[in-house]
Amino acid sequence: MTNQKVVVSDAKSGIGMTINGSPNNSSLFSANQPPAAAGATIWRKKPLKKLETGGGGGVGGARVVNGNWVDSMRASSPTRKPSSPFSETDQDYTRNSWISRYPSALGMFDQIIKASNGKQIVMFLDYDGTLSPIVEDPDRAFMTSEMREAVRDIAKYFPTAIVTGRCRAKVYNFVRLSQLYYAGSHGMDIRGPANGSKYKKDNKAVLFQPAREFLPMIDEVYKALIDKTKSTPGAMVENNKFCVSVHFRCVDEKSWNALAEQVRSVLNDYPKLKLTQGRKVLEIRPTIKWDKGKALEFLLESLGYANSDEVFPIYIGDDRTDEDAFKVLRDRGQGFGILVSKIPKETNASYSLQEPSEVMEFLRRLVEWKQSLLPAQ
Ligand SMILES: O=P(O)(O)OC[C@H]1O[C@H](O[C@H]2O[C@H](CO)[C@@H](O)[C@H](O)[C@H]2O)[C@H](O)[C@@H](O)[C@@H]1O
Repeated sequence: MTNQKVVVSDAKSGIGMTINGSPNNSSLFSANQPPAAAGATIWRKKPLKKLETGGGGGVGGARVVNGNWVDSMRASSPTRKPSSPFSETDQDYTRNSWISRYPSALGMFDQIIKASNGKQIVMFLDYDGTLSPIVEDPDRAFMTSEMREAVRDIAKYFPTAIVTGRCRAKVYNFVRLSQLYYAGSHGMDIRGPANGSKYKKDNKAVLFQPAREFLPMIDEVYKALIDKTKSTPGAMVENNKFCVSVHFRCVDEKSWNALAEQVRSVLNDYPKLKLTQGRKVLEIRPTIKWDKGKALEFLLESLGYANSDEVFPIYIGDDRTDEDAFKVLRDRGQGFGILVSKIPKETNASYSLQEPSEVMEFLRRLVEWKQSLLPAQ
């Protein structure tokens, strides 16, 4: 994992503007960037803590309704190794039994290929924690050039989509591969390759934004959240266009409840928005029935595989919001999900990988396998 430090503000670009932690600081925005610019992250300076090394122990499913999601976030994304009443042998046992339920996709590579049985593999890739390591500053979650190369190669042989909670434009800036499909804002902003896709049977361009009517409301709630959380050192609010993220990662754990309360108090005025939880982040989004699982189905349909038995989708992701997509694959009995995690978690995925470097290795092996089937040139 790359340890990246939080970067000093880049007010000119409007991305990642640093705001002094003092509640007296009133100058929140750069003059030439409106605060609601999608992709912008607003945060307050605070000494940084050690990064987490993975998620953990949480329940599956993205939605957090009425529950104590601060406790849930603490459990699913521990800052440090939890002190355990169990011995190391017990923990080894837990890890081993989890791995036997969700074996490594690398170890099971041959079986996975066999299961695909000549069908068209379609790749779905989450971004944060899957293609890029988790870092403290969301605006610096870069993928390595080796990973970009691996994704570019995968897209040469299989239809490939990035499915992310991020704003689509922002994730495109990280990935910079024009031949992919991008589903930003948890699938609420889907766009296909500008020049059409070689995998698509018709030539129609794909652009799908099922939550367009919520844009003004999201902008409004983004501004309200910035204002409400400005007294909390380390809190960050990120505008993801059709949803908003409030980051807890750089906030002292003692202030998590207070920050969560601030978020909840803003949300009270917006019954048409709901909260979901990710890795040290609360995500605010429209209550429409749309998620990463629906985005996966939409993309399969637009590729011409709506009711086809000839498709084998593989979805790789690390977060609770990816569970919606894992579940769709389980329910369809097609393809499978791969959870990226070092820590045992309840999941609807079928296999596991520990970290982005293993994801890259898996992608490379798929490419090598596919190339081995092609006639020698
Ligand atoms: O669906 P994803 O691509 O996994 O996006 C989910 C959230 O990812 C980002 O936050 C996460 O990664 C950050 C950078 O490593 C990290 O600082 C943060 O703690 C993680 O939650 C993104 O910034 C959020 O807006 C997305 O909702």
